[in-house]
This record gives sequence, C-alpha cells and structure tokens, in this order.
Amino acid sequence: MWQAEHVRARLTLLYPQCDIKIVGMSTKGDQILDRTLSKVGGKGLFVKELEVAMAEGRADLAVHSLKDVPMELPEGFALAAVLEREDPRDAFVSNDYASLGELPAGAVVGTSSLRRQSLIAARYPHLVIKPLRGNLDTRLGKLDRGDYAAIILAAAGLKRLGLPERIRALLDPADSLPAAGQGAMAIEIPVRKDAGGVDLMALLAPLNDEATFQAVTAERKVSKVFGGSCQVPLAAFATVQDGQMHLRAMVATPDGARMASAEVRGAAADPEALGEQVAALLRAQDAVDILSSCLSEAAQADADARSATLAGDAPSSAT
Ligand SMILES: NCc1[nH]cc(CCC(=O)O)c1CC(=O)O
Repeated sequence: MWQAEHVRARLTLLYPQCDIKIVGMSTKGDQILDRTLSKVGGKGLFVKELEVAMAEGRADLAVHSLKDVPMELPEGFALAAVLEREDPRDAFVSNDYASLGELPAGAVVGTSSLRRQSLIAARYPHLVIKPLRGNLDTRLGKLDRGDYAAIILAAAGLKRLGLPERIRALLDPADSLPAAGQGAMAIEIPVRKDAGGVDLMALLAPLNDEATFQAVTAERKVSKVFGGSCQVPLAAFATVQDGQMHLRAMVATPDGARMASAEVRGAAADPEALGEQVAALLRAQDAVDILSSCLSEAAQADADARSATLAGDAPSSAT
C-alpha cells in the first residue's frame, strides 16, 4: 500500500488533472503464511491477482516490488517503469544483538529466503535458521515476542515504512548479495488493443529511472537463465555509475555448502549481455548442478500448486 500511495503521489504531481484510485488487493503470497515461498510453489505469487484485475478492467496498472515479479510476464502484460531504487541491501534486525557476527552458537535467525539462508549458513554455520513469513509488522512482532534472536529483512521495506531505526546493521553486499530487483518498485500494465487512445506506457515513462532499469535488467537476466524464482538460492546485484555497470551474482545450495559466484563490469547500455556473461561464468562453476537439488524440490512444489489449483483452490479474488 505504501508503494501504491507513492506511485499515486508521483503521478498526481505529473498529471494533476488525473483522479487516481487505489484498489487494495491481497495475493496468494500474502495469504499463505504457514509455508516458505519455495514450498508454496508456482510463479507470480504476489502478482497474479493484480494481473487478473487488470485483465478484467478493474485496474489500469499494478505496483509491485520488482523482486516479486516473475522474470517473464504473461502475454498481454508489460513493465512500464522501474522506479529509482531504495536501499537494495539486506538488514539485520535484532533487539539484543548488533550484528550476525555477535550471535552466539545456536541463536535462531528468522528468514524464509533460501538466498539469505544459504549465505548465513555458509558464513555462520553455528546459527539456526527458522522460517519467517508475513508482512513487515508480523515479522517484527514475532521477533519482539522472542521467537528469534534476530531476523533478516530487506532494508527497503523498513525504510519505506518509516522504521529505519529497527535496522541494527546493513549487510554488506559482499557478504549478503541482494536478490534480483530487491529494493526496486515496478509498474506493470496490460497491453490493451483498445486503450481508448491512452498510451499508458508513454504516460508512465517519466517514472522510469534509467540506471535502476539497467541494473535490474541485468540482474533479472541472470535469474532468468537459471529459471529464476524465489525457489532457488540465487542472488544478482548490479550497480551503475557513469554508464558503467558492476554486476555480481551467486548461486548456492540451501545449506551453503556449495556456492558459485561471479562478477563482470561493462557498459550499462547492454545489461542483458552482462547478465549472460555472469551466467556463463556461474555455469562454468557448476551452477546448474548446485541448483539442481533445489530445482527438483521446486518442481515438486509447482506440481503440488497446480494440482491444488485444479482441485478448486483457486487464488482468491480482490478485496
Ligand atoms: N515478498 C518478499 C518481499 N518482496 C519485496 C520485499 C522488500 C522490499 C523490496 O525489496 O523492494 C520483500 C520482503 C523482504 O525481503 O524482506
């Protein structure tokens, strides 16, 4: 909702004559909270219901966290803009400890991200990782209740909701490489044949931040090469300065025992090529084999998700 309000405010500044309404919706990703996303299976857990609303004409555009948007959109949809990135780093949040390094053996760390799990397991094998789902308030509540010694969250969410003081430490991307698209918001639109003469793509173009767009395009390319989803431990993070991109990526096993990482630098104007270069470097380090155990688990979760849908457990409608 914060993100939708932000986009409305930006659009109202650009187009004061427009009356923009927000249709609040809840997605499968918001509703299923007793399982990690890798176990829920399926793609687009946080976007599908919004696409249905756009297809049915109940909404004209959707505001997403780019991290939750599948690498390939369904036919008939396009990304119209990627907004300037908020802090892309992971944040260490705890009431008792100042950093991951301070946590004693056996301390419980909350995260449901396979990427965060494998990075922590690799560097801090003495810590215990437990799943943690739900929106930001729910997750912070579980920490405050004492269920975890610390939790890992995206810094972006905490900053956007005015809770930067909850961040005890920002994880250096060198230790905890962010997920593709983390910290960036994207606007998705339906590609309508009859849009009543309105060119939404052109109207939204001023919200696009070119450097962010280039960075996330390279990151998402890496993710796409490896069948990207939130079901495998994969990180991809690019920075852009003076037209030059630095792209880093990593794949690992969930226990952190095996890991491949690579980086490239090059012209930001050709982000897909840089993404492919990094992917090739990862492949040369057995990335496909490293991911294969997760991929078979993910395939099983997807099969389960499909049969659940066939059995009538369809995504709920908009609220
Ligand atoms: N569904 C998880 C999700 N998707 C986007 C964010 C954070 C905000 C962002 O990356 O823009 C989060 C929560 C988290 O990682 O802590």
